[in-house]
Amino acid sequence: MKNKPVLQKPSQINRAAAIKRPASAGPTASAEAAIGKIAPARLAAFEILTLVGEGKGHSDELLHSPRMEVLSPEDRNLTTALVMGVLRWQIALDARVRGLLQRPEQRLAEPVALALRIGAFQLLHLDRIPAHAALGESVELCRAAGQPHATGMVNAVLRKLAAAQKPGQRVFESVAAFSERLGHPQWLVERWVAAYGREAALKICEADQKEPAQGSLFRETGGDLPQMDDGSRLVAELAAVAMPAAKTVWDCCAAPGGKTLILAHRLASAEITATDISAKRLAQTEARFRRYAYAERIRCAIADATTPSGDQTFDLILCDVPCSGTGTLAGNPEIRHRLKPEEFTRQAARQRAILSAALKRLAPGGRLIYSTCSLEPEECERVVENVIAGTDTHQVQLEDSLLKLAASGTLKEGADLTAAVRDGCLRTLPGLQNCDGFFATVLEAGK
Ligand SMILES: C[S@@+](CC[C@H](N)C(=O)[O-])C[C@H]1O[C@@H](n2cnc3c(N)ncnc32)[C@H](O)[C@@H]1O
Repeated sequence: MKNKPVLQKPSQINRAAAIKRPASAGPTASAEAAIGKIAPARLAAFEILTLVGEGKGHSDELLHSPRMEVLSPEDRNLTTALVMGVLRWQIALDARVRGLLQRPEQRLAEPVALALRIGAFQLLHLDRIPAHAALGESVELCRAAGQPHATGMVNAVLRKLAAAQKPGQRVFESVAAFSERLGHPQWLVERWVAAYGREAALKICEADQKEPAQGSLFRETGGDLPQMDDGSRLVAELAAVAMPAAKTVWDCCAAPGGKTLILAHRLASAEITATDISAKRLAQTEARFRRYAYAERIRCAIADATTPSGDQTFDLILCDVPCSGTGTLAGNPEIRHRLKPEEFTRQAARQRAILSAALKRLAPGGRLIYSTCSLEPEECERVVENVIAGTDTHQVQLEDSLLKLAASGTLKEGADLTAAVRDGCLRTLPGLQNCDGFFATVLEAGK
């Protein structure tokens, strides 16, 4: 923490992006001096969180952008911990801070709220950061951002927080209380309580506040298999086992390509077509594929899955549709802050369009896997029910496929997915299964 602050060099301070000073903020000297007192990791975290808050980037991209290259490995680690931690705990941190304000209803300027969040997160969640560093540098962040008038308040609030007792034992906690304690919007958690019950919703929230789960489901990992979440891999393994003799396969929403790689690895004699609507994401996917010899059989093309060109049909289609991503909040903490309840209706309309168009390309007797990383029934079961109603496509129960994965040794011995099957579909829940929340179902076309 005592390293010379790399971002202090004027050429490397992205003031336009983060340390914005309103014209009314007075002479620049105190802001310049404040920047010099802030450790590079905190300055970088402040900058990245500002951009995320303004909707100008995703945490994952920004944490892997060139701005991070000027930092030492230790500073990069601390920056990542601060960014991901603040995004995961923002709702709970804001609630704690609000309770310590003289006027809890007052609206804080965004840079002030952010300096408070960064300080509060370190005080409450990072054991190895001395309180004086967390507190003092939050005050300097506030000053550096052109908010010198708020430094006294930031100092006072964080002092009170540092001195506060830890919350007492909980006898019973309402959904509202655990949503706030675990940094989730209450409206979202209430949806999960309705769909999966209170205990499951609590476990999901707890899992979302930790680093993404390390894989524990599969016997074979690493080597020439892609790195991916176990839930995501399980969907691809289920797709492969659903039609092992498939000669033609279409992955219609393929980027970043993790599931396509599993399909190519498992279906050694299939011709695989991977398409995506995003040219940028597909280019990154193709670059990824070049690292795997068995991916040579994958043909990539940009295509909108709602209006695919040509008239080719496929034995097997993977329809891993774009979705709200509510099953992936551990790795994508900011989703919870951006999401609005009306989003699910918009997502479901797009998902129905993709699934209907993809089903038209299924060969007679062919199989299609529809999957999402959403926990919301509107994007999962409801989409499938709606699209296949009145057609000769039917759902295939997943239990047999799971047994095949166990019998072939793909799953680790003892891996128990009994609780991850609901009504014949896969439904993993963070905290209940050791992976992200995925939904998947197998559909079979009439013959
Ligand atoms: C959930 S991601 C797919 C993840 C991928 N299957 C994997 O496992 O790595 C959804 C993808 O769908 C793409 N997409 C969104 N709308 C699309 C459309 N209309 N047609 C094709 N792809 C689309 C997005 O660009 C995104 O890459």
